[in-house]
Order: sequence, then structure tokens, then C-alpha cells
Amino acid sequence: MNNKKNPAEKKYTIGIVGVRGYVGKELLSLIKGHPLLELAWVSSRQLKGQTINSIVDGFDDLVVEDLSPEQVANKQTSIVVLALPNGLAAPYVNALEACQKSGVLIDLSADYRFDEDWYYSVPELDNIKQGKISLSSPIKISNPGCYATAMLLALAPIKDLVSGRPNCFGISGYSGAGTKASPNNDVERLSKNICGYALIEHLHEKEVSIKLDKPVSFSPHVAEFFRGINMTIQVEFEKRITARELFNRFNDFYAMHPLVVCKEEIPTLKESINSPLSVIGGFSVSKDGMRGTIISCLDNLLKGAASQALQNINLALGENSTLGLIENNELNPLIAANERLISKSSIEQLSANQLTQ
Ligand SMILES: NC(=O)C1=CN([C@@H]2O[C@H](COP(=O)(O)OP(=O)(O)OC[C@H]3O[C@@H](n4cnc5c(N)ncnc54)[C@H](OP(=O)(O)O)[C@@H]3O)[C@@H](O)[C@H]2O)C=CC1
Ligand SMILES: CC(=O)N[C@@H](CCC(=O)OP(=O)(O)O)C(=O)O
Repeated sequence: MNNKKNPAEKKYTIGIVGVRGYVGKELLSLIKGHPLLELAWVSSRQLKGQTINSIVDGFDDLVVEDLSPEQVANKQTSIVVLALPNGLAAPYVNALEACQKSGVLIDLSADYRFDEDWYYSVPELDNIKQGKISLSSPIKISNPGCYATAMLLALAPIKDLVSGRPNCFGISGYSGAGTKASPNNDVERLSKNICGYALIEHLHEKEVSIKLDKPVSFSPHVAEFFRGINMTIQVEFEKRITARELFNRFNDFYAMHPLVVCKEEIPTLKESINSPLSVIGGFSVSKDGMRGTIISCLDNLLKGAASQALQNINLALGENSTLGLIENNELNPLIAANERLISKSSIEQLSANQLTQ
């Protein structure tokens, strides 16, 4: 079934639980720039009664509510986004399943990432088939974790070449730790500092090992900058490879995916933040051709959370995954200026059209 809507048609309604959070706020900005989404309601306990313009401009006088799971389900919204801390989604999911028979439910937390009833989707890797989702039955999407997205995008293209256990060293901005006070968002502690934590068996180590079907080692760190993840990944290869071959493999793998930029140079954090892009590069190989290092950068709040959620919502609605992201110049003027992205975007648009014809 093709659910595509003409932009002139009525929009899909969308509601957010957890709008006060860092990810909730990013979602608001993205929804504002999306041609098919209409914000219907938002929920936060602390912001209850305030107009949404106090968080992000441009939504008239929509007032923030503090909604129980049952009240959320009674709204009968096309798309419900849960942007709550881990461990809190179940009552909302249960209420929605009991009451709402159609639409899209997307959870940003880690609560359903290992649940086979849910789609787990990095859109460039695990495809919710474009244009194949029926809105007459609910679709449940568990959005991948931020570090996990950075690792998966950098390892999927070379999974068959890698021997042993890739070693992933990640540094995140402190927004990764959410708004609730913790050592990982304590700006005094982080000042002029880099702090390692959960150095073994972090949840995202498990997430990547399962989704990639290959064990990885992951050591997270947090630093004093607000947003962004730099993931440096070292791998050993089954057989000799050159840096050029490695780069070509990534470039070919993501040729149809405008939000993944592959470059030979070493990417830096600033190239990905405030944008829905993942930037992968560095592609360095040892003289014997048996070891390599790659760097994968993204914005934890966007490609690691909110813009990836929007990509998944787009796919569930039968739209091009980049709808409302590439056109949204406010997000990153670099995107508009990047001819390669624009041409990749038209390729993806073409293939999406072919799929839904
Ligand atoms: N930050 C990041 O980089 C990423 C986060 N995620 C995941 O996305 C989700 C949201 O993250 P983030 O925005 O950073 O989190 P925040 O801590 O910034 O925000 C959490 C939101 O949930 C609400 N909330 C907190 N406790 C409760 C509760 N007991 N009942 C109802 N609402 C509650 C808060 O609002 P209020 O207290 O006003 O109700 C707030 O709106 C998390 O699951 C996180 O793991 C995923 C990828 C990246
Ligand atoms: C700096 C920091 O504390 N980061 C968080 C990752 C946030 C996140 O994305 O976690 P989920 O996607 O699994 O919800 C952490 O390491 O737990």
C-alpha cells in the first residue's frame, strides 16, 4: 500500500511525550520544518500549562499538557513519540495498544530495542520497507541509540572484512546524559576534562553486537561540549586491504543515502553537529594492510535520536526517509550547499518513487 500524501492533503497528527527533554526539543524543531506533520499535543510534567512557544518558536499557542498513558491513547493521534528516560515507556505502550488500532508509535529509549515485535531501524541499514506500511494497523519502531548508530554505520559496510572484535572508543557531548542531573552532565566535573564511564558492557556494546551480529568492544567517554559523538573504531582485517579500497567500499555502500557522508579526510565533530548527517572518514590502513582505523561522527540529539526518528517516521508513512530533513536549511546550511548531497537525494527520491509505484 502506498500511503504517500500530497503536501496539500491533510497532515498526519503527531504528539510527543517527554517534550521538555533534549530530544523532545529537537523533535519540535524538526516537526516545524516537516511538510506532512502537524503537532497535535505535547506532554511534560514540569512544563504543564506553558505555551509551546516557550520551548521552540512557531507553534502558535499550543499548551503543554501533563498526560497520563490513558490520556495519550485517547488522543487518537497518527504518530506518538515517546522521548522519556529508559524504563518508562511500557505504560504508554500498553495503553496505546489497548486503545489505538492504527498509526505509528516510536520509542526513543532503549526499552524495546531487543523486542522482536518492534522494528529496530537505522534507516540506511535496516529497512522499514518504503511505502509498505499500512496505517490500518499500528507500527512500533524502536529508535536506535546514539553511540550505537555511530558504530553500526561505521561497521556495517565492512562486517564481512573484519576479523576479531572491533574496538570502538566513543566521546559524547554531555547532552547524551539527558537533563536529569548526573556525573555525566555535571559541567563543573566535565570542565577541561574527559571522563570515561561504563568501560565494559555498556548497553550500546550489547546493542551493536546483537544488531551487527558480531561482537564489538565499546568504551564510552563524556566531555564538556554539549552535543556530538566522535567514535574512533579500530579493526583488524581478514585479508589485506588498502585505504583507497576501504574508502571506496563505504562510498559505494552509502551511495544512495544522502545523510551518510563518507570522506577520505579525518572528520571532526563540528562537521556533523546541528545536522542530521553521519560523517564517516579517516580510513587509515597499516602498512601491512591488515589493520584499519575509521572515525564516525554524528549529532547524538539528531542522527543519534530525533532526526533518525523522523527518518523512521517518514519510512513508516511511505515517504522518502529524508523528507523534511534535507530541505530544512535551518538545520544546517551546509546541507543545502552540498551538491553531492543534493544529487544523492535525487537518486534516493528516484528509487523511493520506483519502490512505491
Ligand atoms: N540525549 C541523547 O543524546 C539521546 C537520548 N536518547 C534517549 O531518548 C530519551 C530522551 O532523552 P533526553 O531527551 O536526553 O532525556 P531528558 O532527560 O532530557 O528528558 C526526559 C523527558 O522525560 C520526561 N520525564 C522524565 N521522567 C519522567 C517520568 N517519570 N514520567 C514522565 N515523564 C518523565 C521529562 O519531562 P518532565 O520531567 O517535565 O515530565 C523530559 O521531558 C531517553 O530514553 C534517552 O535515553 C536516545 C539517543 C540519544
Ligand atoms: C553521555 C551519556 O551518558 N550518554 C548516554 C547515552 C544516551 C543514549 O543515547 O542512550 P540510549 O540511546 O540507550 O537511550 C549513556 O551512555 O547512557
